[in-house]
Amino acid sequence: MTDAILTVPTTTSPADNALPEGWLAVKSLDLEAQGVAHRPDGKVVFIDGALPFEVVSANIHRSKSSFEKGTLTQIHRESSQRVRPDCPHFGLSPQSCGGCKMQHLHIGAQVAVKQRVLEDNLWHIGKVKPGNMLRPIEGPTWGYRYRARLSVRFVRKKGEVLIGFHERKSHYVADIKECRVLVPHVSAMLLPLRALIASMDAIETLPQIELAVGDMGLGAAEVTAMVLRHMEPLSEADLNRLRQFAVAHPGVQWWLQSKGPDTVKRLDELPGHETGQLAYTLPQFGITMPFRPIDFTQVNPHINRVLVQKALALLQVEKTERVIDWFCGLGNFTLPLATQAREVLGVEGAESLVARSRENLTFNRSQAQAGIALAATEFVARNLFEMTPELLVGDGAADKWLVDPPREGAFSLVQALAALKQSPELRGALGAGWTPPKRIVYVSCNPATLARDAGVLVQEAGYCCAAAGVVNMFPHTAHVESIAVFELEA
Ligand SMILES: C[S@@+](CC[C@H](N)C(=O)[O-])C[C@H]1O[C@@H](n2cnc3c(N)ncnc32)[C@H](O)[C@@H]1O
Ligand code: SF4
Repeated sequence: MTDAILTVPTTTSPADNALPEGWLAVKSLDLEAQGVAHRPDGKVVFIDGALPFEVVSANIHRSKSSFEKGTLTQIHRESSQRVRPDCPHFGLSPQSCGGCKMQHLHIGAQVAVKQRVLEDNLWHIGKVKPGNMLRPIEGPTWGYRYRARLSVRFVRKKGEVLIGFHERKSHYVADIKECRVLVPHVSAMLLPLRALIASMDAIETLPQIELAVGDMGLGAAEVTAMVLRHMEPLSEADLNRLRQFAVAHPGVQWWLQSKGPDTVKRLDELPGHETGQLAYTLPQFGITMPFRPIDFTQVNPHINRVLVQKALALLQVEKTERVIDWFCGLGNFTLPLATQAREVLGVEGAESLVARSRENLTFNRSQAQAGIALAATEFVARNLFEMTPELLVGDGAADKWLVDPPREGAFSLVQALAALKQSPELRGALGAGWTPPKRIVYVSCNPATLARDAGVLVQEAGYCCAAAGVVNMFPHTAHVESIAVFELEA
């Protein structure tokens, strides 16, 4: 927080029209963590740094006919939910780190804001009201990020290398020396990484490090894979600097990326300092998932374990049932589903992930613990943004669906389902035996597209939204992850 903020807690709540000139009563928080207030004439004011129930003054830097934007300068009445940010790089100045938006708000209130956003989106976009709000899925609030894409920049004027997220108000790299949301051992590596890059011949042509940490390396303790993007070939001296860094930081393995994702390849390791295979585990299902560092995996493995368990519990899979896992990635839900269902189909757009999911199925079959058997499981590659009723029938009827799309949602999938549900003629023409799933669990990283798709399921496809809730996958950020359950109405 900036020193400019004067905090004068009060216990009474002055009526808005009795506020002194220029003071603003904050009513709510938007997803960018801007407090939302109204001028006496109704004009909306978005205030960076202000919290609901606070009365504040703001420095307005943008004024349009219908809204204004500003930054908090004084707090006249403070919210009881305001907390001291943990990270020294969080703040209101334009140079602060832009990675977190809500560190000044109590974690419970952050979850409440996200739940409100979910409910508002479902209602305003989809006209859907869940039968039941699920208890939020929560996990560790710090040190939860097991993967991140860090920008790297040599700032000649400062003679310094910066590694981190973008600044709050620009695309410059923020000058961070630690990060409270990254896994602690990676946060502790930020300064050594800066020194490493500063020592390299290629100092000016290394734009990014993408890192992924396994929660259990196969054959080693904890593997931290770092993918170094390089615009020019690296000198032998630079390759040796990377190898030496890995020796000094056990568990670190380097991968190099010269162009697109297909060019990512592992840098050899020095003899005696080998690391294992990057992997994460889902112990409740006896599943281990090896992965490559730029494969899609959930950033927060603690929450992921709870999420997978919760999603499967909500789906209520039985041993006799066939399940389809749409947007299955490397099989994060598919393989756990295969421990419970009769048959599972995983569908995914990226060929590389389909290949990985098949390898992971084989690997888990070979390693299966006593008492765990994996059902008949298949994976196919398909662009699910171009789903049709014909393709849907071609995939066969399933008792249950798990849907976990990217931010864009699963519009053409739910539209194809609605078209089939509405038209017995179409069903008859395409495949008489096809029936819609009885239950759908939808995991979403964007409440707006979830709400749109929920609208189609409820208004057009004959489902009710039995329950919905938030998953606090990314504490302190504005990101809203959620889960919703749809049941086919009789
Ligand atoms: C939110 S991730 C979920 C992955 C997986 N369920 C998991 O938990 O790891 C969304 C997945 O959708 C895939 N995807 C993105 N666009 C797609 C498309 N047009 N068709 C099919 N899959 C797509 C991505 O490759 C990614 O694996
Ligand atoms: S992303 Fe990390 S460095 Fe940036 S504000 Fe959040 S905790 Fe601090």
